[in-house]
Amino acid sequence: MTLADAAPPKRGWSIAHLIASPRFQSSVARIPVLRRLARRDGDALMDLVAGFVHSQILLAVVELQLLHRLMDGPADAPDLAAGTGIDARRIAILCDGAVALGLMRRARRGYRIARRGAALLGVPGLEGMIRHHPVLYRDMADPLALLRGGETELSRFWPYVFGAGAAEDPATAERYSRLMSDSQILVAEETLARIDLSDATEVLDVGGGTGAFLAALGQRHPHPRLHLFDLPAVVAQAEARLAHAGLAGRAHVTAGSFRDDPLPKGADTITLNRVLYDHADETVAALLSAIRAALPPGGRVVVSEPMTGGVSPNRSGNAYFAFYTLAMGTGRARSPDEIAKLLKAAGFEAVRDHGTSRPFVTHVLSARRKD
Ligand SMILES: CC(C)=CCC/C(C)=C/CC/C(C)=C/C=C/C(C)=C/C=C/C=C(C)/C=C/C=C(C)/C=C/C=C(C)/C=C/CC(C)(C)O
Ligand SMILES: C[S@@+](CC[C@H](N)C(=O)[O-])C[C@H]1O[C@@H](n2cnc3c(N)ncnc32)[C@H](O)[C@@H]1O
Repeated sequence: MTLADAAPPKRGWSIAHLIASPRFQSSVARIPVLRRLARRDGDALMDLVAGFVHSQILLAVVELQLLHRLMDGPADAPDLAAGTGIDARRIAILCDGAVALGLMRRARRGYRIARRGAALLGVPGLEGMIRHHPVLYRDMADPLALLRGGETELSRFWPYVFGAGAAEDPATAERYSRLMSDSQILVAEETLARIDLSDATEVLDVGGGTGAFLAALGQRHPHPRLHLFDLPAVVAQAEARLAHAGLAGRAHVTAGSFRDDPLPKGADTITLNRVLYDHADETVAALLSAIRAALPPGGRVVVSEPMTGGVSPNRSGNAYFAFYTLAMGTGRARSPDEIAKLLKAAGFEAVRDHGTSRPFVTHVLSARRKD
């Protein structure tokens, strides 16, 4: 017996019961205004039902680099099929799917790039993110097992979150650093648009990865000294990146683990870009206390990462990052209120929500160290 067999819908009357009735749904189809509303709900439900297929069409388009090929001009299915090992008629099925999803358009001769397809190519790191999604989707293929807390593949993909030792393998470090640093460009842009760090004397970026955030900060604001702290296997590329950005004279890199080593002192602003959601509450509490200890009184901490919507759940935070971090098995996506509580418990005050204009990229909070 399945769960559905065991729990038939309750009888009774409510708007929800009415809408859930097949008879009501058939009668609505005959009333113009209600028909439009029902059609909208039907389309939205169909998008939910088909979402996985849409993502897989996107993955195939990205893997075959079809959008890159269309950037050179329109092409027909046999052109696009060349070198793929896929029959032109099947490439046409894929391209028509991509047209339906707004990535391509039909052209007189085959297909051409659509605005959304071109935009995708311009988002730093997005193709890489799409290409690593099969790992997440294998975990999501059995969502009940995921929710029950079984072993996940994604937890093996990002081993660095389990501690410094796990990230000692340079090949692993290189794999995730590339994904992180490409996408960090967008996060840095969004963060620096939400909060003005021009008056900082020294900014310490904890978990700063390969330095994309500090490079963007240094290029935007001429004064703050820049200091990056991350695991030894990760910082290898940071010095080179900061030097390449012409910031060697202002920048300093320290290798270490915030789990085992004290944080360097000297900064009046400490940033955490996409760090907290990788970790459990106890690790976050310990990290925020260490940040408090490293800051002078009145010093500022900045938290920037995608957040959930709290009592108003949102798509990127609650229907993507919450499940992503569940599959990682170590951290969790949090709401601004939850992060504010953790900040206050660690000895911070004047928590400010700087908001977000692209919640799927990041959301920014700041707070000041209490005296
Ligand atoms: C010129 C003419 C004629 C008209 C112009 C019309 C016009 C104004 C067009 C606009 C076109 C345009 C410029 C569009 C731009 C669109 C952009 C910038 C879209 C950006 C999209 C970004 C997305 C979808 C980002 C997604 C990010 C994801 C999925 C990130 C995932 C991150 C993960 C999984 C991180 C994991 C880290 C860990 C492991 C948890 O620590
Ligand atoms: C999701 S990445 C974010 C990187 C970068 N801030 C960004 O937004 O692209 C999390 C970063 O935290 C670092 N990290 C994880 N555990 C750490 C630890 N114990 N000590 C120092 N850094 C750590 C990782 O190496 C990684 O660079």
